[in-house]
Amino acid sequence: MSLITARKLSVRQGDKTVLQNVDFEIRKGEIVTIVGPNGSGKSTLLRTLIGAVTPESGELNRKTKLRIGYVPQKLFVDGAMPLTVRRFLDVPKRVKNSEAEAALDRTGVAHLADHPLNGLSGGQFQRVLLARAILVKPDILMLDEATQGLDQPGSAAFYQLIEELRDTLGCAVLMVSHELHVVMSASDRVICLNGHVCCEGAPDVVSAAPEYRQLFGTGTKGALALYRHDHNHDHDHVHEHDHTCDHEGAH
Ligand SMILES: Nc1ncnc2c1ncn2[C@@H]1O[C@H](COP(=O)(O)OP(=O)(O)OP(=O)(O)O)[C@@H](O)[C@H]1O
Repeated sequence: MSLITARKLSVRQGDKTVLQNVDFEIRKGEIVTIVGPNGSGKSTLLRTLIGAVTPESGELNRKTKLRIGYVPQKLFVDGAMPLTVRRFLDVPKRVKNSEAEAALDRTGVAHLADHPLNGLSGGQFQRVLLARAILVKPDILMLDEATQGLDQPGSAAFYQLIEELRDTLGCAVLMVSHELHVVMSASDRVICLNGHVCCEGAPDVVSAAPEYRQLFGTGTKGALALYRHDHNHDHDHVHEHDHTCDHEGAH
């Protein structure tokens, strides 16, 4: 079952076309990761799919009463406010103790319920944000660079948790990430975005991919990723060969 479908989505931010002719679909239980360079429109796509940004053109359909659990990239917490983890889960809506405990337990931070929010490590805080996101019993979890600032083992553990949550809750997961080398194994499908969809498909982990390096740089120190193209859908441009990312910009 399709949860969100977008066809030929174009989105402007200010006087710039940020997304052009983007086709997107996510189905029940799928883990989809969006990757792309800085400024390629990943957050804008997420915000458009949620409904926070109105597309300039194209079609966007969300399943009726779609419940979205959103884990933001960053969340500013006022250090002067002595908020415990448990109380934080009551914002913006009060939740039952049993539900709060279950959510914290699922994300592995039940022992932190009475701790002040501003004393948590980055990894602990992300798990608390995740607990808050699953409280809404989401059909889809959306995570925007949720592991930024975590070390590699911390990120890997976080993605493993995401996979477990998908399996136990049956929700779909849509992630934005730079960390291909750790995120890939958890993804059913990867969408490579650069203003438009460059390529998309099941992830194939490969030791070296020059096309990827050209698009993203060499920051992953050889732990590169290659994507298999999905030839079942139409692109607005022609690919000359399989198994590569197209690294031309959309604009
Ligand atoms: N509200 C806005 N007003 C004007 N321009 C915007 C706005 N939001 C985003 N942009 C521009 O749109 C482009 C895409 O931004 P977006 O945040 O979607 O990219 P991104 O791929 O998520 O980037 P990053 O990896 O750096 O987070 C950027 O050039 C950005 O400056």
